[in-house]
Amino acid sequence: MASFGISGKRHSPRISSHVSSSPSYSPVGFRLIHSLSSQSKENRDGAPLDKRRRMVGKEATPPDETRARKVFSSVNSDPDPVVPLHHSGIEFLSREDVEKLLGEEMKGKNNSDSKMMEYVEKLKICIKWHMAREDGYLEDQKKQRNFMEDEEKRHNDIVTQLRAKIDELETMNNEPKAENRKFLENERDAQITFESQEEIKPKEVLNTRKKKHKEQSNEELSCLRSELQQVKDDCNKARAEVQSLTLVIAKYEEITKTLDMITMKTVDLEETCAFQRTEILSLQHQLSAKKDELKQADLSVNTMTSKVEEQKIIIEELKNHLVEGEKLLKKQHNTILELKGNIRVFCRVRPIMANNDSSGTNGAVISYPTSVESFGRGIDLTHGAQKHSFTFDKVFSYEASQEDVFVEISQLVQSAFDGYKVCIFAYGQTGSGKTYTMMGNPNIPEQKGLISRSLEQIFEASQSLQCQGWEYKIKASMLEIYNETIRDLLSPSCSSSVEGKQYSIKHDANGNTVVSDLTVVDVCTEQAAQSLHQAACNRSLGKTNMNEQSSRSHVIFTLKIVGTNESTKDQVQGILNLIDLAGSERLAKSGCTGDRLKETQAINKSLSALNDVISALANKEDHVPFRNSKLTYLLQPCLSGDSKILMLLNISPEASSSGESISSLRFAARVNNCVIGIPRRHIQMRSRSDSRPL
Ligand SMILES: Nc1ncnc2c1ncn2[C@@H]1O[C@H](COP(=O)(O)OP(=O)(O)OP(=O)(O)O)[C@@H](O)[C@H]1O
Repeated sequence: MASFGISGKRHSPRISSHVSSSPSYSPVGFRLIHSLSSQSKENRDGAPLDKRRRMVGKEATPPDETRARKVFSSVNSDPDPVVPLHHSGIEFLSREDVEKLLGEEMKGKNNSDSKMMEYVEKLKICIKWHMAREDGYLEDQKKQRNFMEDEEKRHNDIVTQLRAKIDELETMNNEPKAENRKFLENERDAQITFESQEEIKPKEVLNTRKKKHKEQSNEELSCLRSELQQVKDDCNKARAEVQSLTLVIAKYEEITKTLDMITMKTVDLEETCAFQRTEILSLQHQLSAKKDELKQADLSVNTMTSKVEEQKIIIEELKNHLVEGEKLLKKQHNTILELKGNIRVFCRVRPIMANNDSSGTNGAVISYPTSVESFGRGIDLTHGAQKHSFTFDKVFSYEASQEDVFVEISQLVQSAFDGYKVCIFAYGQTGSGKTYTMMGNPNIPEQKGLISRSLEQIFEASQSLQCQGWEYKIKASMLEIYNETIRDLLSPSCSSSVEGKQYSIKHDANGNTVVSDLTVVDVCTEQAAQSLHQAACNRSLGKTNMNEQSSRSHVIFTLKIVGTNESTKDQVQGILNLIDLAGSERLAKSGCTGDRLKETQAINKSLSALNDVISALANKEDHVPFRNSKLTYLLQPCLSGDSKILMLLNISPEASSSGESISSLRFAARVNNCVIGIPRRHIQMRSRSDSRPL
């Protein structure tokens, strides 16, 4: 009977009574704490459960009594004491604090704020959801606990009833024996009395009495057994119920664990929420600081913008002044040229070549005066222990690059583009750098000569004026005068050495030179310039003592530039002659014989003719001997007319060439003093017929 009671630990009501139904809140956000360790009031009051059970057993509640379900008084309805904690200045003492926080509204100004607020709102909803769930769990828990308590009570009642029944049965079981014993004793006593006092009764009566009594006892015993069986069945039933309740408790424990996890997550979320709230605050501070900065920047930008606008207006005015100034400068420049005469002379000294040994030549014979009036324009040549000083429009030392030279000459190229006749010729002894200056090396950009650079400038200028309605046609021809014979360097037959074609030179009424049958090509692109340079390679070359590849002819490259403006009906015609003269050379020094000697004599003759023409012009003689050579005859319109002329005197710096150099310098000085007409710009209305030949 001892194992009949509810003695398993898991079934102890103590377990269920330990689960507190009341959450308590901690201040980091809020935290629900399930007080699994709290004691029931009974336990606190010092009444152990076993004792209670015994007390209930003593009350012996009848088994058929209605199972009244009462709330266990052991449920701890008071929350555990809450210890207030502080976080970010926020205090949570109760669930009301949390609900108050959830009820708070946040305000935001910009996009990132609204995102954060949206996030906070979501967190709040999440917390509310957890709280609602928790309430549900607590309600369930409470119901479970009540149920458990009822069950426990019912079991106690059953146990009490069973015990009472067992006691009763035991009592009943013992009663017949005592009765029988008493009866037998009585019977024995009666028999002794009977035998001793009266006559002995018959034996059958005694046996009948014994049999009757035994039947009565057996009947009562079987009745008791069936009652006992009934109690055992009840007990089994109660055990099954206890088992199912155990399962319910296990389930409840699982739910409690899940609830704990959710609570922890809630705590985490609350912490994140608090952290992000702090972040939002700091971001809001930063934002307002940045806004202030932006305002300041806007102000300064506005100030700067207005200043820039002012500057732009000033710049625009200055630009206009500049354009006006440039125009004035051009005008003054032309006026000066006109006053000076239209011949200008530049002098260029080439560097000492590596193969020229000047060690035995007393060193440098060329020097440059540094005085203010001669700086960049003067050149001193020491010849025969005597220093000869010359001044020209410009003097380039051996350090001057092709670019430096072209910068000074580009104005004249521009003049040709603007409608002037321009003639630039390189003069100097053989090997002094005339071809280098004029042709250069077109394959190396910094060594490109005047012809390539002039073409580039004219192409650029024509393109830049396209937007103003100007359209330019550029035509080129190239010839050489070799041994007083003209060769067409652009003719396809030139390179195939078909000789014998005769070219005649004529001058028309407009002062233009016409060479019969000369090939004229349209120069449209810069690539065309390359082919012109190729044509230059067709010129006659030969080796002299002074130059490995001496040009044995005068080469005249002519560009005719015709610009037409459809809107203004204006037309300009400019001519640019770029002439690379053959090198002057003393016959004795050249060491030439045979054909070379003939070449040199012809060169010298034509150069001498040029010298004579210049002298005549300088002396303002009535007769100028232009017809004495093909060169002077060809250049007649340039030398006597309205052209702008530039003589580029090339000088060899070696002492061994000083004799040639002084002759060249003297000739250049004479040219510099010439006054030949006044340059005139050739501009006309397009409607007028333009019959000017090249
Ligand atoms: N300014 C310079 N810088 C570098 N090299 C130069 C310069 N001037 C001329 N030379 C070089 O000097 C040599 C002679 O020059 P170039 O052929 O141009 O002389 P030239 O006066 O045309 O002679 P020629 O009358 O005999 O034809 C060439 O090798 C050329 O490259």
